[in-house]
Amino acid sequence: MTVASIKPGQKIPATIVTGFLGAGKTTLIRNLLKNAQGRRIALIVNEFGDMGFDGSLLNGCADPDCAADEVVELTNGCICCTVADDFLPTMEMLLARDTPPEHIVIETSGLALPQPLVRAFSWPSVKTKVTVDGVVTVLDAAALAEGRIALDEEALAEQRAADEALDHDSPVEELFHDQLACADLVVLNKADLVSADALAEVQAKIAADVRPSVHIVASEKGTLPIEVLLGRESAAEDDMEARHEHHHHHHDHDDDHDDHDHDDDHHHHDHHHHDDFESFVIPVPSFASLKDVEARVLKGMAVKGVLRIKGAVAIEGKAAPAMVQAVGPRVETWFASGADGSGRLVVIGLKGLDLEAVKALFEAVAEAAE
Ligand SMILES: Nc1nc2c(ncn2[C@@H]2O[C@H](COP(=O)(O)OP(=O)(O)OP(=O)(O)O)[C@@H](O)[C@H]2O)c(=O)[nH]1
Repeated sequence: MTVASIKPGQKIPATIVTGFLGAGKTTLIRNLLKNAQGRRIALIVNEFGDMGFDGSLLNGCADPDCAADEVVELTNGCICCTVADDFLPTMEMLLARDTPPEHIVIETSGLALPQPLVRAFSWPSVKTKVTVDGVVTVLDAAALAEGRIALDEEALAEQRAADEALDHDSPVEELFHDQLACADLVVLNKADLVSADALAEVQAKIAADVRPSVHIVASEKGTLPIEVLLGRESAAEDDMEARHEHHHHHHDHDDDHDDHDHDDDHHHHDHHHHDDFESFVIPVPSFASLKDVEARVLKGMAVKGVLRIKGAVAIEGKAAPAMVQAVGPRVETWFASGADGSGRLVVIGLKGLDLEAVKALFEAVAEAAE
């Protein structure tokens, strides 16, 4: 990977991973870094905790699987309370590098309010260079199935008590709702610990708490395809077919669960506890305006099972193609001169997603444009 892979004017995408203590944020990020496929990813963590790092700035990380180019720890406690002192200088430092990262992943402490962090991306020094790719909220299905937010509520209380920088004393429930309200994608993790019925019940409850078009994906150990977690792949969209294969490989990920012959309640169920994924490339006609594309893509994101829509499309009267990136209700478009592969969108989602419904949204464009 070279610096050249970041086109001038192209913003670096940042993914915010939020969720309560023990929900599985670190596990999800580790898995993501392992599958980074050579992408230069910087990781900003709010607390090193169980990742086993020390030092405030490491070049890469001790784990041989860890593909993070840079791991930066924010030391001043709660990320949402120290945005200006800690987070912004860290971002500026990362951006000033000779080889800036291609993607930034930020793991917030379970106690952080994500909204101030999301707002920090509109600071002038950051805004022109970085864009929020998406907010991923990781939830603990096992805890929620028992009517709790975190499995270890005592540890949660301890973390709160120990966090001196925490200058908001909102109740945990409020933090939880804030984390959900911010989510572009919800990962319902630890699905292996609950029955399919309990999982469905939790999912229905959460669905009532998120914004429209925010999808909830069940996972074990946060093993989601990288295409679902991160947008804006540096590689051309053309190799989506190859990527599709990865999705199938994804089904094999949990062979380590095969050896559960113990008669434990949680492992009785033979159905699988994670979602399977697929992706499609759909050719689309040219659009009247960016607004038009955005409106259609937003409708596409509301289709059941659609987790991401991305690609490059043509806008009438414009030489440069418009790039499209959407996750949940977050739809972004921008012009990219020199980009190729215009006129197609990639739809990524849960197996069995209603592709025809998505296609219909874009066929209608052609008629309207006559
Ligand atoms: N059974 C099960 N355990 C999981 C799953 N995902 C994570 N865990 C375990 O849950 C514990 C907490 O996971 P972490 O990834 O450290 O959670 P976290 O959200 O980063 O927690 P903090 O960093 O402490 O806020 C670890 O022991 C993980 O191994 C899962 O899907 N199923």
